[in-house]
Amino acid sequence: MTYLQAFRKYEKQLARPEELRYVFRYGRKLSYTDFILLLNTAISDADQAYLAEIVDRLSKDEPAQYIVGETEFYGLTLDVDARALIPRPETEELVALILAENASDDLKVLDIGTGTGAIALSLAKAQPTWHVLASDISSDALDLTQQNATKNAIKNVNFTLSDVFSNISENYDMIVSNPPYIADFEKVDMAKNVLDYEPHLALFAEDNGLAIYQKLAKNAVSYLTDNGKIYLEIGHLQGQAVSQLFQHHFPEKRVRVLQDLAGKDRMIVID
Ligand SMILES: C[S@@+](CC[C@H](N)C(=O)[O-])C[C@H]1O[C@@H](n2cnc3c(N)ncnc32)[C@H](O)[C@@H]1O
Repeated sequence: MTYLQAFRKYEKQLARPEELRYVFRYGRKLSYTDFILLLNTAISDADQAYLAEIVDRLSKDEPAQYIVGETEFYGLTLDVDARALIPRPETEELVALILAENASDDLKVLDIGTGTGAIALSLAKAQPTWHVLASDISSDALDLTQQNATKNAIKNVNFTLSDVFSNISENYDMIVSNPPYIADFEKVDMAKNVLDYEPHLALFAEDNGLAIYQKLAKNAVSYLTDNGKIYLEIGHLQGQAVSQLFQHHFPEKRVRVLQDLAGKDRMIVID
């Protein structure tokens, strides 16, 4: 049997067949050209066993990125596993927005709920003179953030275990957060590969998904410099609720709701 025949056979069994070639190629570290050259050759016993293992895991709805163990985010390669949320493309849009709007080379930035470190590390990498503090309530997630900082040789970042602001003591020019924002009642509509594998601490928040925004809005003033800014990712139906919340606590500041590439409300800036 050739590789192509094996892929075709297995792909029929999968709900998201395109993930099989992605995981195989990544796992075997094959360039696209090497992969194409392989397709019409006879599959080795080792690769047949490897494909069967991948198919087994994908059919149990395990996310492709967890099987691979890595994902790409804003030019970084990040380790990903069950300790943290798989960073999403929408969050890259938040990073791009922050970098486009903040040219200063001397900023202190706090990332609350850092997970893999996606936001903190991509900002620190793009702006090596910024000082970034990556914080999370989960020590497992924070271990992964540190692992990713080492993996990407990023030095201008520190780490702290903190429940929102509980362990934060300094003032920051920028507070960034992509907190858990899904309400419990939304569970019924969620894909199994998210619900069964990604940490619920990273996904769900009380008060219709608004609980962490409420803590941020109420307390951020004590941790921001005078002209400090807040950048948030939000659920696409939360634009009005979250913007009103922050406008209430920051009556002097401008609150903007911005859309992602799909045209959905996705980011809020308080500046
Ligand atoms: C949606 S994930 C975002 C992860 C990462 N920032 C990203 O954008 O890919 C939310 C993160 O917030 C953390 N978290 C949940 N509750 C928290 C809290 N009360 N204080 C700080 N972090 C919290 C979770 O552990 C998780 O890593």
